Amino acid sequence: MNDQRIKIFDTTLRDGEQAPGCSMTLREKLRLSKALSDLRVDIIEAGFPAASPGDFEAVKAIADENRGPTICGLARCNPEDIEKVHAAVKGADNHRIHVFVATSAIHREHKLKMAKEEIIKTAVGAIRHARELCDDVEFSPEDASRTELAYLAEVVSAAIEAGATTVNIPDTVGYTVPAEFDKLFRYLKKHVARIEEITLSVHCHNDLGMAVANSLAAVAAGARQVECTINGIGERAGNCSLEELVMAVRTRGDFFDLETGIDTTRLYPTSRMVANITGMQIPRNKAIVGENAFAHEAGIHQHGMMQHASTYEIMRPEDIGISKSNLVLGKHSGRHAFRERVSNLGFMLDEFEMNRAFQEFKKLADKKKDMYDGDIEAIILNVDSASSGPWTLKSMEVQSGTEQAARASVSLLNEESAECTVAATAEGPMEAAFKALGQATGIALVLRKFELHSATAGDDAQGEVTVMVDYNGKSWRGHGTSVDIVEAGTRACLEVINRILRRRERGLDEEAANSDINRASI
Ligand SMILES: CC(=O)SCCNC(=O)CCNC(=O)[C@H](O)C(C)(C)COP(=O)(O)OP(=O)(O)OC[C@H]1O[C@@H](n2cnc3c(N)ncnc32)[C@H](O)[C@@H]1OP(=O)(O)O
Ligand SMILES: CC(C)C(=O)C(=O)O
Ligand SMILES: [Mg+2]
Repeated sequence: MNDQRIKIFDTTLRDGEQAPGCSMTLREKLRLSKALSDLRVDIIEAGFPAASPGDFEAVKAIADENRGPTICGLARCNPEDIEKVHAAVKGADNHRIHVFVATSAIHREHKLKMAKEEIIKTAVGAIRHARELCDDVEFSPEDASRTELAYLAEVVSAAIEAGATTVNIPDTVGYTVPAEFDKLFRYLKKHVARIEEITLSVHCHNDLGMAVANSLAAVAAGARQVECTINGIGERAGNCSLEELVMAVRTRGDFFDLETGIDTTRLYPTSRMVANITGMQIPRNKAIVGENAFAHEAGIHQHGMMQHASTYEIMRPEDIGISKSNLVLGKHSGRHAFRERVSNLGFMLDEFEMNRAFQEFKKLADKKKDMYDGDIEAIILNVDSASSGPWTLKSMEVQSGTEQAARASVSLLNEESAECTVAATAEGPMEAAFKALGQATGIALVLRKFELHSATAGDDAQGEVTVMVDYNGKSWRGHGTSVDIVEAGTRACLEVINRILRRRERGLDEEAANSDINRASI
């Protein structure tokens, strides 16, 4: 491997899983390990086999699938843990045993109650034992960043002498800062004999929000393996985020002059998978993979973006696996973006109509947080978006239970106030309601995505449902609100049906797809 290549050591399945609320089942771990292989990480730390029989089984199953990356397991410095790791990972062609022991004064005195010499002896014994079982052995002096520098160098030298092939320097409690970490790595490189014979690694936590910055400082000072997790999940505030680290190295290639082997187009789908499995939602403003990372609402930015994306984006969304940037219309948007959206929706307005529509749009945007294509269409067509027909929902009834198919009966009123009631059955109540709507209106939508947000708090909270549906090969997004989520979903679908029918009535291209639907799915 050339000296410019950084190995990506993914520990989502070990350190990531250690975070409260992030436990994964064996099936989930297997699914994720496949995604990590597709992402082309170099090493997967699959778990801590001594933690539980389930963790042992998961590490073994991942190793036995043997998909390409090196499979690693973590062990304390004792023979039982080490042998368990070996038994779990040995099925993989490339496998690694990772042993650790804390070295800082705080951990030595308060946790382990061991003297400095005892720690070195324990580490050396464990590394030698692991090397008898495996050629690839990593050693981590836990809490390295709070360890006395000279003593840390002594520990690292002893680890190399004992046979460690990778030495990892953890900032276990996210305490260090970039300039200090840079010094630490340069100190080790200067004072540890034979350090150039091993891979020097870094493992940072995010307690002060500097995990990525500290990892990059270590890389700039000579580390060639970075330990990180998808979405930065991990103990407390998390670990160094894999997607941020990888994209920083790639985007600032001019500065770092380094590379990783990651297929960056798999970053977004893998991030979604981790959020989905763990239930740890990604904040909207999260770097690289957050919903706003490639979204622009401000008119000046949108105007710049429409002429050249590089004005306000330093990465291409396609390189991360996101289909395209998102120009979100809102109260900060300007005429350029509005005109483009109107045209994408298939409308041709003269200057007078455009001015009227834009003024109406600004007035509505002042009152409404999210502006959707349905709102813009309603402004252009001069109708009230919430209640515009041709169909309105008069009432609905739903029956469902664990032992029976669900049944939904939907009563709609058309513009002449004639009533149409249709009932349908399906596995779930939502599906039954969609079926009934399709039969009543003649527009059968295919549901792709159903998102529920609580719009208000309390026992009578309003549920706001957003549906993404397909019709005639195009995608549409609709919204509905109610205290009953099935009713909210039905209203969301009816909104789309009404838009399709209104466009049809006015001879507009009903196939113009919603332009705000552009995210890649898993
Ligand atoms: C910074 C990190 O992320 S370190 C990794 C953290 N990960 C985990 O802890 C994985 C999940 N852990 C577990 O399932 C359990 O803690 C187990 C199975 C590993 C151990 O459980 P128990 O035997 O009940 O011990 P417990 O967790 O209460 O205490 C830790 C013990 O390990 C010892 N220990 C801690 N680190 C090390 C080490 N690196 N090498 C050897 N012993 C260690 C402690 O001194 C303590 O020993 P004691 O039982 O003799 O007092
Ligand atoms: C086990 C080590 C590498 C660790 O997770 C830490 O110190 O944070
Ligand atoms: Mg850690």
